[in-house]
Formats: sequence, C-alpha cells, structure tokens
Amino acid sequence: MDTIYLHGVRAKTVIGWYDWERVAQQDVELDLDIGLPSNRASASDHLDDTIDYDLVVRTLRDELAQQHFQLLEALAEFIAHVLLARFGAPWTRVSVTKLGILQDVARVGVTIERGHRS
Ligand SMILES: Nc1nc2c(c(=O)[nH]1)N=C([C@H](O)[C@@H](O)CO)CN2
Repeated sequence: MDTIYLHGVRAKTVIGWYDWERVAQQDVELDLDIGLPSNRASASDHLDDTIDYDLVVRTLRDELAQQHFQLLEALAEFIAHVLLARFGAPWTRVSVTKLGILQDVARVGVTIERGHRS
C-alpha cells in the first residue's frame, strides 16, 4: 500500500484530563501515516487520484480548533476517524504528542492504528 506521511504537524485544540488544561487551547504535534486507496496518482499525475495532504492539514486544524478532548487517545481516535471516513484512507497510523506538558519530559504521546493495511 502506498502511503502519504505528514510528520510534525502543529495544531491547536483543547486537550487534557485536568481542569487547568481545559481553559485554553494547547499546541499538539501530529505524525500521520495515511494509506492511499489506490496508486492511481503515480501514473495519472493528478491530484484527484490521491488524498490531498494540504486539504488534510487544513481540515484537521479546522476541526481540532473546534473540538475538546480529555485524553490523547480520544484525540487520536477522532483524527483517525476523519482520515478513514472523510478522506477514504483504508488505513492510518496516528501519533499525537503533547510538548512540554510534563516536567523533564520533552514529549509524551499516543500512537494508534486504524483500518486495514494490505
Ligand atoms: N494515557 C494518558 N495518560 C494521561 C493523559 C492522556 O491523555 N493519556 N493525559 C494526562 C493529562 O492531561 C496530562 O497531559 C497532564 O498531566 C495525564 N495522563
């Protein structure tokens, strides 16, 4: 399966288990591997035959800015659902990272895989 990757995508959302985290948006970093429904674009050289990664980033930033989550797991699930249901990806691996939220821990995050990879 051919894939698109988008690594190090910054987005803003309300995310956190604790009340103090839910008063403002935080920056999160997304690492996305997105399976493509076909490899048609390799031959056709046409954007309509693939998943537009620019549209993926704009869609996710817009959606996340309007949502709120308690856990990184739920945020990752939401993103995976958008990629599978709205963009037609057959498979995705989604990593979501909080930056500098824990003392002396640079990055903490969650990775999930959804769909089927052929
Ligand atoms: N498995 C998880 N553990 C924790 C999460 C989470 O999203 N998944 N979140 C928190 C807090 O929100 C943390 O970011 C700040 O203390 C704690 N544990």
